Amino acid sequence: MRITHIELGVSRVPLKLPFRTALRSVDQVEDVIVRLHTDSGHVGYGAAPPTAAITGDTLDSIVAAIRQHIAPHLIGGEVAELDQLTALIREAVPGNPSAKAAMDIAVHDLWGQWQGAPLYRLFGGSHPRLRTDLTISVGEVSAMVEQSLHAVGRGYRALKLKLGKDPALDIRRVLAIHEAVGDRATLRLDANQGWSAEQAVQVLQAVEHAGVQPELLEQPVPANDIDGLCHVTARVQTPVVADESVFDANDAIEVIRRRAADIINIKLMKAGGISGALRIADLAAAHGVGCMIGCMLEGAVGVTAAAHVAAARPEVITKIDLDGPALCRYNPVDGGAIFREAEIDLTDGPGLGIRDIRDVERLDY
Ligand SMILES: C[C@H](N)C(=O)N[C@@H](CCC(=O)O)C(=O)O
Ligand SMILES: [Mg+2]
Repeated sequence: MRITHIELGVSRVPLKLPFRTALRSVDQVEDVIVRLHTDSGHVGYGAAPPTAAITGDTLDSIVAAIRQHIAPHLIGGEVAELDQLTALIREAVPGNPSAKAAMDIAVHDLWGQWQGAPLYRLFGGSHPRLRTDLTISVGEVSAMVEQSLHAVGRGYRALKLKLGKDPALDIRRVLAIHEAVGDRATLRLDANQGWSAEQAVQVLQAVEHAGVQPELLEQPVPANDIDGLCHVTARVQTPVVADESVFDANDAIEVIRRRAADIINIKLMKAGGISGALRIADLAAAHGVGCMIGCMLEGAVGVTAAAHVAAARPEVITKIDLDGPALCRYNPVDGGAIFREAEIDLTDGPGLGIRDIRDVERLDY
């Protein structure tokens, strides 16, 4: 099976509620969609959301990186040679992790179809069901409480609270939500780089002293402030998760070596796809460090790929934040993982199991 040509498009899906973090605010999910065509008629799917605030990748930069730098290396490539293809993608151009992720996912999808089995099984996994948390956007305390109660009513047992840049208000947000949901859901806090190290320690100590034990604290300080991350991790009881501080395996080694965080949040869009994500998971496992798998604000193609990675490495990836499709008004993907609120089920479809994607605006290649 050889790759013959590449088709690019854009998928846009409105959100149920605006998505607001300390970094950005958006009303729709936008994904660059990749279709890799082959001489056998099989099509491999990949996707990348432009999340410039985190990865630096924009829609234009993703499309340009694929068109000008990555795609030319893949045309004519043999799908059976997975490692060769993923190395070509990785080495095609520096940076551009989201463009690489979209292509790496599509190549894996084809390889799984060629093997005739779902990716998670090909990578050694056996349990096709995952449970995700749900993100509660940062906002008014009363709105966050109401959305948290609604989420618990829909079956979510973990809530990821987006916090902001106002530590005193953030403490009130956490305490009010804890008061409302009690032990029906664990609370995952994500400051998205919004605090200084001192502020993070103050917020967490205030919350902990009030008798609230969050399940975890994600990225309290700016991505490049590894000293700050070490400072927080050493001073709070709550496990600290490195998200924006860890893109790839090299970043993971640094965080593990310096004990800068207790957990690593793996995202395909930071790691350059499935191969980079598995590399981090295997590295973390070798060092006894646990992982979370997360997503950007993205649709079902990328999140299905991330779900396969999680199902392939359940011993090390124990925390799941794959709520992109649950935040959307509808899912335009036919096939792929089945998203039913907190539950995500992988199917036996080969590769990612995707059959088609509706409403993709075609970009001329
Ligand atoms: C959507 C997911 N739950 C999430 O919060 N992901 C990121 C932010 C992604 C974005 O801004 O698109 C995170 O910080 O964990
Ligand atoms: Mg995060």
